[in-house]
Amino acid sequence: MIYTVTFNPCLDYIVRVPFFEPGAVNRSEFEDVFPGGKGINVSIVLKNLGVDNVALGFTAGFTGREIERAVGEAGCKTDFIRVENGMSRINVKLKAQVESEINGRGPRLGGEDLRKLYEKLDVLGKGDFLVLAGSIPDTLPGDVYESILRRLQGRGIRFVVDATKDLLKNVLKYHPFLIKPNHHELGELFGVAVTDGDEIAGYAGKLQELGARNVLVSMAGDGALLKTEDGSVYKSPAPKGKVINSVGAGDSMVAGFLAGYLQTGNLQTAFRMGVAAGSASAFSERLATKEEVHRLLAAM
Ligand SMILES: Nc1ncnc2c1ncn2[C@@H]1O[C@H](COP(=O)(O)OP(=O)(O)O)[C@@H](O)[C@H]1O
Ligand SMILES: O=P(O)(O)OC[C@H]1O[C@](O)(COP(=O)(O)O)[C@@H](O)[C@@H]1O
Repeated sequence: MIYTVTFNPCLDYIVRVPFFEPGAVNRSEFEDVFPGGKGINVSIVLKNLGVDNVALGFTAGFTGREIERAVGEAGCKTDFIRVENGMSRINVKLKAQVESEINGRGPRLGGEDLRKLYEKLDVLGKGDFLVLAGSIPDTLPGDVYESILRRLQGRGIRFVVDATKDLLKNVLKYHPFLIKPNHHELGELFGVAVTDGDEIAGYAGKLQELGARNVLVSMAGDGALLKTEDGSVYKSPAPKGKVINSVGAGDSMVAGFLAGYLQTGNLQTAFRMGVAAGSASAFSERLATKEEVHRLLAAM
């Protein structure tokens, strides 16, 4: 079974204005609200692609109830832990002359909440995948991803981590099956700016030296690169299309990769499916459907 954990789920509030004027009353021409947070997005796209999974994480307040309802409506199994302090965040995605985001802080989580999560994770075993994705609320220790991998190592679970900075770097020694930084996050890990494909493959290799097995680097409209554990490097341009809403494109890529890998056991096929799923979500208002992913895949 695939389990995803979203420490800080949210409602993504997409609002589009023709031109955003700071300090003025702006009127939107389009708005939409849907559940988000990286693990949740992975869960929804996996489900869309026909892969059963369980979404874990923490929810709070009325926004938390809506997240639970909407993720359930998307067909995912959920096993969220309800938290009493505060409310799940509403992340604002403002589409105007430029795109801006305000991601909230989320509820305050404590040691007891973490203990409940560990209890749920203790049932995982051989053959399971665990996806840890997204930021953690600042009330939690910064080594929480590392603590989870340390606790679960040696049980035959394959870990997938989509996180930034130390949250990602510190888990590498536990040999995650897949990590997916974007090229900015990859550069940030080494204090450099990377754009060139060879350079990206080089830094992906450095993450492997630190312990990562397969490194998938996304580059938004410039496509993606995969460096596999056997040393192969695959590159793909992004499929052509009109970008409508790229929120969740990275998460969709992780889901596409996992679905492709589970269906074929082949890393190159998984990579192609990841690219197709990422772009299919970028080309649609919400997260990609199976039909949208397969349409792009057929044209790649
Ligand atoms: N503007 C775009 N045009 C086409 N495909 C895109 C675009 N933005 C994202 N994608 C697809 O989604 C994948 C992940 O996007 P990216 O923005 O790099 O991830 P993240 O959201 O994690 O930063 C890309 O590798 C690409 O396949
Ligand atoms: O946990 P973080 O880093 O604040 O990110 C949360 C945001 O990222 C998203 O999961 C989208 O992520 P991607 O665009 O990277 O796929 C949104 O749904 C959510 O608002």
